[in-house]
Amino acid sequence: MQISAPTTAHSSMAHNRNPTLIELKNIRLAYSQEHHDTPILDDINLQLDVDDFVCLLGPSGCGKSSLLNILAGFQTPTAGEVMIDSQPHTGPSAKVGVVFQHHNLFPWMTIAKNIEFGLKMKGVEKSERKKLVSDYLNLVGLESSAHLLPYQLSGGMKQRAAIARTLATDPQAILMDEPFSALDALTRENMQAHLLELWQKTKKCIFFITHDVEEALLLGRRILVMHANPGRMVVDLQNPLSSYRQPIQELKHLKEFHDLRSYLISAIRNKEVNSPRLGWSR
Ligand SMILES: Nc1ncnc2c1ncn2[C@@H]1O[C@H](COP(=O)(O)OP(=O)(O)OP(=O)(O)O)[C@@H](O)[C@H]1O
Repeated sequence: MQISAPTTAHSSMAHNRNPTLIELKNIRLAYSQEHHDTPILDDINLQLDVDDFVCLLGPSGCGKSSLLNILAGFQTPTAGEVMIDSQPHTGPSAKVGVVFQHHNLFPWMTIAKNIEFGLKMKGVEKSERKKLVSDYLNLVGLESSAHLLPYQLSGGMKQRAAIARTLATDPQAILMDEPFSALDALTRENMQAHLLELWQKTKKCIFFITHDVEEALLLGRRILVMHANPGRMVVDLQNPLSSYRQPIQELKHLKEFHDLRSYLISAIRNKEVNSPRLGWSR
């Protein structure tokens, strides 16, 4: 079945690309199960720009987290290679920060100490650490919570602290695996606006996994869709809504938002997606 693109959408091939930060070349991943290899990812090729904000959608089990683990250097692909800044990326490195669905803050450390921890590991000197902790607490609006322990914070505040901890170590790319999915609807909306603001200030490359098509449309400059068995990219869409100036929650009222939402839902559900105007398909 073929899915036609909304008329307002346009291909990522058409926009002016900034320099590439991350390149995935012919990535394959298979797991050995019961004496045979199960292919999980099949020939993934992808380039992420230095300031990309990419949202990845796809059905459960299609391999999104596996791909993120490869990007993070936590998982070695069966074939293919990952390049960051034109260098082979073969293990975890300070170039890439990761924010998970659950914040992973150290429960016995204050928020300030949690943010400072990664800087200490990096060997940043004490006075510089203090300044950076203060800067990043400010950036995520947690300056008055510096002395609190994680259990004393709301879910949204904990995720903001986790984001500050990742940003403070100054990675070139931030990988986020459903970071807001455990939050209530209102906190999630606030976090989406906050993350977009952070991205506009820092222009870091963000790779963001979500199950929520609306979240992808509100945040992503670029939206990818994967299919399963084996996991592969079927849509690479330059999100036209990302050039709009109004607050993101207002985008939900636009007809274009609804057209794109329908398109992406169909693209996730259907096996065949073929629209030359929406990037590549296979
Ligand atoms: N360590 C492992 N050994 C064997 N199979 C695995 C392993 N990790 C993941 N898988 C399988 O790989 C496939 C992709 O899993 P992955 O978690 O990457 O998918 P996902 O798209 O992130 O799913 P979800 O959206 O539900 O989080 C699944 O079929 C999963 O069962």
